[in-house]
Amino acid sequence: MSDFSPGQRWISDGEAELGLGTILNVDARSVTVLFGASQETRTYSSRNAPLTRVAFGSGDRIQSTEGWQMTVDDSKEVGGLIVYIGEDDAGELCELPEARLADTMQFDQARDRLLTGQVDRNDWFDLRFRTLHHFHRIEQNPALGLAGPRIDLIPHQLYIADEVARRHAPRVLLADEVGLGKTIEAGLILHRLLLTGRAERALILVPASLSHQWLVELLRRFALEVTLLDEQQSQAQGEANPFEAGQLVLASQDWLFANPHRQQQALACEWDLLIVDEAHHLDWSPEQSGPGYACVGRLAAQVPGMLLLTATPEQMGLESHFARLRLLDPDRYHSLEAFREEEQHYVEVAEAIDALERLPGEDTDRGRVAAVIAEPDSLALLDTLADPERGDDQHAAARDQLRDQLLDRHGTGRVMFRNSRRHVGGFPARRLHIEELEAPSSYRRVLRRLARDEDYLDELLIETGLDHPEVLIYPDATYRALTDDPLNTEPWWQFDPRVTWLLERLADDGEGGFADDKVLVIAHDRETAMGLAEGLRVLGGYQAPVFHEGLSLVERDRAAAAFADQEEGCQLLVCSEIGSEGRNFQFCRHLVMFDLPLHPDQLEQRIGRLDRIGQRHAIELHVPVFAGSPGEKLLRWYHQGMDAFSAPHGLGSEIHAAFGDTLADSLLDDEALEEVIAETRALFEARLAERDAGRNRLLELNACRHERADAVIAAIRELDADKALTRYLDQALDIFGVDSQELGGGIQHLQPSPQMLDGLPGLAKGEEGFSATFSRSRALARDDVQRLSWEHPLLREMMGRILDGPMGNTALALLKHPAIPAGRLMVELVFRTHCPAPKRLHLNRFLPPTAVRVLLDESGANLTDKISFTGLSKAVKKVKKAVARDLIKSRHDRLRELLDGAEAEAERELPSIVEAAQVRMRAELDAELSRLEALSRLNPAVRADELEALRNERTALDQAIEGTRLRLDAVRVIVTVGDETR
Ligand SMILES: Nc1ncnc2c1ncn2[C@@H]1O[C@H](COP(=O)(O)OP(=O)(O)OP(=O)(O)O)[C@@H](O)[C@H]1O
Repeated sequence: MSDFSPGQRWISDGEAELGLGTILNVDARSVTVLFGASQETRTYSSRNAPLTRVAFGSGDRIQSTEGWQMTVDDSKEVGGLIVYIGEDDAGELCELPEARLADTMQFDQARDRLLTGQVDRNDWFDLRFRTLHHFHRIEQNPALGLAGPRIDLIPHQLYIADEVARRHAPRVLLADEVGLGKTIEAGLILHRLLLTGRAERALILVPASLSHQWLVELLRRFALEVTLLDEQQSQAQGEANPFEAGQLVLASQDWLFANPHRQQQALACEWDLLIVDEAHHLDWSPEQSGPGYACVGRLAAQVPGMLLLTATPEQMGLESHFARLRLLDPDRYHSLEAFREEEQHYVEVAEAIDALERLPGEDTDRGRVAAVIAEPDSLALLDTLADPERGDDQHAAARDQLRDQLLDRHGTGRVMFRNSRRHVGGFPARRLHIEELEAPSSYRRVLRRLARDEDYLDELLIETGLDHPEVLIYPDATYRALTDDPLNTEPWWQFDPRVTWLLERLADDGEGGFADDKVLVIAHDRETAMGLAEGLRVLGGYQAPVFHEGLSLVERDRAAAAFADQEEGCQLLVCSEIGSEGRNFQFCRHLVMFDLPLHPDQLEQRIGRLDRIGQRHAIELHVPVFAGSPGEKLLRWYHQGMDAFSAPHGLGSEIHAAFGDTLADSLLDDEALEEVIAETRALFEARLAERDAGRNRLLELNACRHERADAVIAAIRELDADKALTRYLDQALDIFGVDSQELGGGIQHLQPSPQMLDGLPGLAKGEEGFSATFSRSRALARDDVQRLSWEHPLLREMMGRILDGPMGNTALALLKHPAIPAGRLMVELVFRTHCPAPKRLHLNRFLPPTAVRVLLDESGANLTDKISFTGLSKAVKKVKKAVARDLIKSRHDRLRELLDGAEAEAERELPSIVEAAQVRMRAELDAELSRLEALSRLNPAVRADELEALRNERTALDQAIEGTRLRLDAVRVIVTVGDETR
């Protein structure tokens, strides 16, 4: 097709940058071409015009002058002009005459670039092929999205992340006990969803006091950059919707819940995932729901994925807990009564699971299991397990499957994940130190009068404006509130023996003293915290930062950072109750509870600041109390009534609901107190036994399935140990122009060289770059060192740029080979599977871009199996660009024929690739689908839309894989030269 006709599209061999040209005029001697994009016209001799006809083939994407795009299927010729036939982006059949091709179309494709003489360096070509190879490997790895983050591999977290992130639009409650890593789990889920394309936009709502911590954790551990939004930032956006300012938006709940206009704006955006931390604050009751619940409720109705995080799901009562489950799945959780009723049966299920371990054995155990299963698949498994004739392997397999089925099909396991310390193990001991002090006269006066005069309590409540029983528990607050009392002129911290006691301990460098340690002090009230800090300063010269809800975020973060600093930081931090919620202070082992909170869950929240992953010492809990005071009675209730200081038990809400009021009424009455303690203890023990047998047991069994967790960890470790990553990174850094310098200890410093290709993450030109290591443990030990993995943004960016752009898709090299005469051609082509599908399908897990390499000699003979890519790569020599261009031009026609021939060779490989992908996809999705279908018959926790989505996903994947095509991704021309050594 070398005859020119007006309207045809050609490209200049020498000036490819002019873009797509259109033949304007042709006469016997010359041809005139208009290059519309660059507004240039050229006239060439028609006999040897340096022009190449542009002809697209099947699978190519082309663009019309009007801007719409299509994928070419076929073409026909009409009056010397090509008309392309194919599908537009809406899937409609369409035609596009070449005259209407956009002038601005880029020539990125290997064939066009090669034939127009645009050749890249050989090492680029090499890197491109290797990128494709590694990308193919990594995208299918079951640990994708979980291997990159800078975290310790903790089984329960990885199990949850793997289980949740594989679901369609996951909606779950992450309710691990305080400090077990819910933030990490949410981060892992988000990271995996982002990397697999299943989510692009997320809104993260956290208490204001935690926004900075979240920001830092997401960046430091997950390399995720989020936009922190507040009112000031929002106003800076002017008229624009501030929630559109980033893909990942972090906002404070306090701000959003109080601001209807901003809520409207948040609702006007499209989100894939909503994350709500400390979700126990979303309170609800049949009479009224709080503003937080209402706001999250509106978002929940609209955002497909949702993670609610709370360590104390029942803190606001069972009704509120149920209401939060309803936010996640309104169909499943429609009736509180039904929910309560269902819970009654969990004991039987948990007993059946325990019985599995004893089978084959007693008939009674078989009966226990049989009583809770009905499905034929489960019954068949039970037959196998109960049959003593079967081998151990068969028993083990049947036991595991039955256990999974029982866990899957009963309880809240699919919606709620709750790990406890007892199950996770490895946590330090907690030691309680009670310091009995004598109450000062100012406090005693009030107590004495209360004991004498029954009506005084009411008077006191009116006079102080405090609540009951706070007025009894917090004597310093009562003292401060009694401003009219002429005796109350001194600041309370001047005479409060708790202050003196604390000062003594701070100075004590003996055993049990705090002199060499950090100390966290928590007081219920903000005024108490502030007064205490003042007392410590005035009386002891201690500069203790105070951390309370009245401080700005920056002030709070500054206080937390000053405390965390090991070398120069301060020894103690004084916090108020809510100021400290969710914070990480596990570097500290002494907690002083200056007073006690009124709710057991708050007590657990306090201890949870220190008792977190990463705590290396036993935790010392110090409680100063006034002998015989209501505060001491409260302490006894916690300690003797429910072992509240020894370990979390998750029963706090229930106990508080049952006895909170009676306790409040017993704080001045020893006898009544003994009774409440005894009753509390009885309920505590009964509930513990009951719930350990029933719901808790099911939740625990479900919260981490160890085999799955082990498999995920094994896959991550394999990626961690991948030597190919080091080699690949070295090569890529070299090509992208990044200097790497060994700093010793497995750490390297990456720095942009003056030649760096622009804009790599963390490597802006002229800046100093960053230090990094491949080692997980080193990265965990050093905050200033990034962890390099296949998931690191730098790696992903470099790989993405190579795969999405033309870099290295053409090359020309020389080969000296004694057996091949000089001047012969070879072409090495890399085809890549092309399979357009929406990102959210994450098609890559079954069919990631797959390379098909074809090596042809000049005669068209296929040498692919005879000479490997690596073998050839090592043997070839580079050549100057101008020489390469001439060589290509001189062999144009043969090259075209070889390219066409290679395509036919590559096509032969396609059916087996497609079939293998289909088999993989069906095996996984059919198994998941039948599991979910069986599940949905028994466990309504499977949402109808989840099942429907999975069916649709399977159909869509099937169609997408079926439609896979091969496209030429890169081509290298190899020209043999004589062996000079002969
Ligand atoms: N896998 C891990 N690797 C390293 N550090 C971890 C890991 N998991 C948790 N941590 C650390 O342990 C602490 C507690 O984790 P996190 O904040 O996620 O717990 P949480 O369950 O959300 O706590 P809370 O109930 O107080 O909100 C944090 O400092 C976190 O960085």
